[in-house]
Amino acid sequence: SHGKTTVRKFNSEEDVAVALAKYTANLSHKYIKEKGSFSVVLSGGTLIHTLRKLVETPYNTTINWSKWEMFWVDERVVPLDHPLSNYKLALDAFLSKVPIPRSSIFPITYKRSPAEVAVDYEVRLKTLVEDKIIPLSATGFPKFDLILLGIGPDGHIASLFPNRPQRYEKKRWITFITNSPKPPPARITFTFPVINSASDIAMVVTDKEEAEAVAVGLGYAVVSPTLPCAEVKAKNELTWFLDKEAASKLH
Ligand SMILES: O=C(O)[C@H](O)[C@@H](O)[C@H](O)[C@H](O)COP(=O)(O)O
Repeated sequence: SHGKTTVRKFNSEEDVAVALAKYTANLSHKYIKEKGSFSVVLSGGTLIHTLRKLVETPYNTTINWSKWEMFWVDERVVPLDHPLSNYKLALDAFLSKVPIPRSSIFPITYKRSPAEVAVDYEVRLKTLVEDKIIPLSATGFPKFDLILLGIGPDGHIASLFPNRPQRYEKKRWITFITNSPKPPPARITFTFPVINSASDIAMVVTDKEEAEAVAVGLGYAVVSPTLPCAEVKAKNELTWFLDKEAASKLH
């Protein structure tokens, strides 16, 4: 079972950023009121820049950051202080500017072996489920409150690529890739069963390069097999945040 899909089109990336901050703040208030915490799962890429309004007024003071729990939907297999790390990207632009407790931030820690990193992170998540930090969905996968996704020009989301097998993983929570079409080659990623167990998902696209992938994602064009971005579902609501360029093929 999955929730509704909402498509929100904006004139500019700036307008997307304003709307995305308001949407995220609203969900933060909602989940903290409902369950006392707000689990947020970040992508890398331009998404972190598009989240920039969250660290400005009024959100930097109106959001109850102490109740946030931060995760990553994918990570590059590089040290956490490496310029290509999604953790470093989020730390520099976001985490260093808001008072989320360090004990509530769950980086995908680096090891030389991608397979080991994936196993370790899955164990880490299972421990958080046992400790009742993360709830389980009805189908037995960890249930995050909000996942923020970008889309690549090839229609990938997280590190689940169209022409790679990881997109079809149905049992493991976390898997890895060593031949990613998008550099760097070694990455760790949530699998679709985990992504699609999320309550709310934001698909944030502000670039003309992804216009075709967005058209496939929203059913305006068909390719076979379909693209990973077309297979994202949320339990409560999947909201697409698009600027004019990203939405330019929706006709
Ligand atoms: O680790 C990563 O590279 C990201 O998580 C990746 O999935 C990203 O979200 C898309 O590639 C879109 O990236 P852009 O928004 O920068 O185009």
